[in-house]
Amino acid sequence: MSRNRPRGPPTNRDNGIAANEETDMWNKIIQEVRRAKEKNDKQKALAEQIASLNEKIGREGNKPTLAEIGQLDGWYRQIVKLSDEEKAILQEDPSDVIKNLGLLTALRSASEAETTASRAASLPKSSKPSIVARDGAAVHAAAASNSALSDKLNRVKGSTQRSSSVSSSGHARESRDAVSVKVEEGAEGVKGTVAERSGQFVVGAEVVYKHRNKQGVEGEGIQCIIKSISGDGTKKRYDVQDPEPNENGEPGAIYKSSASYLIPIPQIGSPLPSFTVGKQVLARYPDTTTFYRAEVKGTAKKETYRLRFEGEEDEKEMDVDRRFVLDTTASIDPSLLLSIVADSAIMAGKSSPFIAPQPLRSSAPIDNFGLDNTAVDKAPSSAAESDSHRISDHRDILRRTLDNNNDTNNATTTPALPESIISPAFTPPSTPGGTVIVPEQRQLNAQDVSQKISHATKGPKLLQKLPHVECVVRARIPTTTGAEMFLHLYQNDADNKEHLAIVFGNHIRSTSLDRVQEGETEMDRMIRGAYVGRLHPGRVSSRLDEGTSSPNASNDLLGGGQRQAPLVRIHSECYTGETAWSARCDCGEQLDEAARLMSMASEPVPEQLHGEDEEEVVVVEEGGPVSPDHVSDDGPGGVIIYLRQEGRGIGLGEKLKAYNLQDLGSDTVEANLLLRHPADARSYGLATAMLADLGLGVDAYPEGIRLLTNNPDKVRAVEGPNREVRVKERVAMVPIAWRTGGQKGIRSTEIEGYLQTKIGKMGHMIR
Ligand SMILES: Nc1nc2c(ncn2[C@@H]2O[C@H](COP(=O)(O)OP(=O)(O)OP(=O)(O)O)[C@@H](O)[C@H]2O)c(=O)[nH]1
Repeated sequence: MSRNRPRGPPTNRDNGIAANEETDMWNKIIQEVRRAKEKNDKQKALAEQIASLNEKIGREGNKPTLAEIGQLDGWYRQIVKLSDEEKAILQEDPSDVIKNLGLLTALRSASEAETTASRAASLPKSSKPSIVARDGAAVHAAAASNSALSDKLNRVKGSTQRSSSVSSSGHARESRDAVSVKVEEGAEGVKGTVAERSGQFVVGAEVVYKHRNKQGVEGEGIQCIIKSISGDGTKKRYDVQDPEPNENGEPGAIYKSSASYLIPIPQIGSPLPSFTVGKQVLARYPDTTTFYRAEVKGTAKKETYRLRFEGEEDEKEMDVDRRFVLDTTASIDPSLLLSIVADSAIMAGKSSPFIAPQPLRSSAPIDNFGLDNTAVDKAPSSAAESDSHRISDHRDILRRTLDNNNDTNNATTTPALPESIISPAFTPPSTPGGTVIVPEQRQLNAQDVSQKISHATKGPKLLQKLPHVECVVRARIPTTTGAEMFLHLYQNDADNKEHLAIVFGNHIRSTSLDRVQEGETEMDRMIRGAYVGRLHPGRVSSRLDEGTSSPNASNDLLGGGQRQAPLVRIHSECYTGETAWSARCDCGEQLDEAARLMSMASEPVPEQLHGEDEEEVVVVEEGGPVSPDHVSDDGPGGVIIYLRQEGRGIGLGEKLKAYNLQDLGSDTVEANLLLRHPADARSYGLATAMLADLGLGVDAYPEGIRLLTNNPDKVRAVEGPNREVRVKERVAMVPIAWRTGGQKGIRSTEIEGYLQTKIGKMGHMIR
């Protein structure tokens, strides 16, 4: 069916300049061929002379004279020289006839294809306006730009690639230095690239081949089929073919394209995206192979959308097969994205050094939860199956959460803690054999429970051995809040980063730091921080602080084990959240809050955050300065293990890329996966080793620590491969905004998504 849409003028690039340049090129080739022929003729003449001389010598008894030999030698030399010269004309720059003939062939092909395209563009839609190339590279229907031939020649000549090009008649052309029509490197669009990574661009797949230059062509792109794929990485190129024969009945044009110019068309039978009324889409105009922008007006039938195409004269609405209605903003099949997420999550799980998330009730004894029973043999029968459950569960949770948020009509600020997030509906029971903690009002049905068990008990992959760590220097840091801490800098044999331990209180000391080093003086020890008490001008002994009555405390780290268990936080570096004021995450707030809790006097800490009742949250003064009066040497102290694992281990640069992907619509997990990183690339063996060095391992401190975290992975992982550290209790870190109903703390739309993803996809328990 045709539409009467005004069209731009045909894109006829065959202007006079181009034609002249082609003619010039041809004339030059002819001249060079003539020169080559002259050389060749001379060789023939010499060959005849040689032949006649040889005959004469034969007639005279095959005894050539010295003069005859010399003559032959000279002629042969001339032939070799002429032959070299002929070869150079034919095969070498500047006259390289063979190459220039190839160039001319490619250009003629381009001209012909473009002429056809121009003709096609002037036809009504119903005449399959499909033979228009607008990507940078073209083979069969190359040269889709409007540039003059000279530009094209430059590009063609500038190419160093060899390739097998396709001639105008569609035959593959193989030759020495086969001409490659240079592929212009457009920026790899995220969408096409995403589809590419998701494996949608395979030979035979249907795609929309987007016009690069919309001038003079119809619509946004045309339907094509991927015929072949070449190159790798960003050099990957697709030969896509218009499935419709051209008006002469010849096979449809082939275009070379990068992923950025392709949009996948869902396969028959695959899940299709759903669009709401008003949504802008890209859709195939009925009875054509051209895709246009359109607006969804409704669902006519189950298998079609009712659309109004952009620019339609009488506001006519048309029914279009759902398969040919595509999202203008996302060119990836959502079901495929989920499957990549699932696959990658499995991959991430495999490479993870810790066990799968375990639900641990905050501020409750860890032993209640049967961590000791966690066993590899409890792993689900199918990791893929369990992950797929998890993905669908998470989608539900997120949907419910978003619904809740929508209800509050408060999209820009951090709302009060939504019910579905406080205690996620997907929270699985604890490790088999342990106590099942399911609040009554959120009881899961049996099927849910079995699903949760299966995905929550993926086998642990713990490190075989802890890395070796050594505290090389320590220094006292008075902080802006008035509290003091000791910053410990560690080296290790696993990486070359300087991981840190921020120690609050005087009782926690590093064994490796305190160890006496050969030949060191007291001054050396004080300079590297291996002293007790405080330094002051004139102090001479590292072991005895004249200002205090306490001798070396290194063997009495926790005051005889009578104190409350120290608080520990394993914190991953976050430049953006801790230094650059980012409201995308809660890392800065968590660091501050951990320091605040650890620098408080020895009151029981968990109750400052939570009542005895699991459901009750006690709001306390948040983030206020800790007065020096509150800094107590007698408190349990605490340690923040500060690991240089920027961006969950992927580094700052990659995290910034992930942020951009997030702004383009991915969540934090998807963004990591799209960048080919695991959802979480961290491990915690260094933290375990550092804690052991600080006297918080089971050997020195069997009572165990209290771990400030919402991440259940950390709880088990930090205990180490052989339970070198014991986590007695998990203390949750509830975002301040949630605790204060949005009065304090971080407020941003980004942090909402960040927290939802942590809960929904990473199994964090923010309570
Ligand atoms: N890749 C990536 N990393 C992020 C992002 N936002 C924050 N991070 C990093 O995440 C790390 C903090 O980890 P989280 O997952 O927030 O929390 P956690 O440490 O697992 O758990 P808690 O102990 O409960 O805080 C830091 O290294 C941050 O730099 C993001 O969008 N993408």
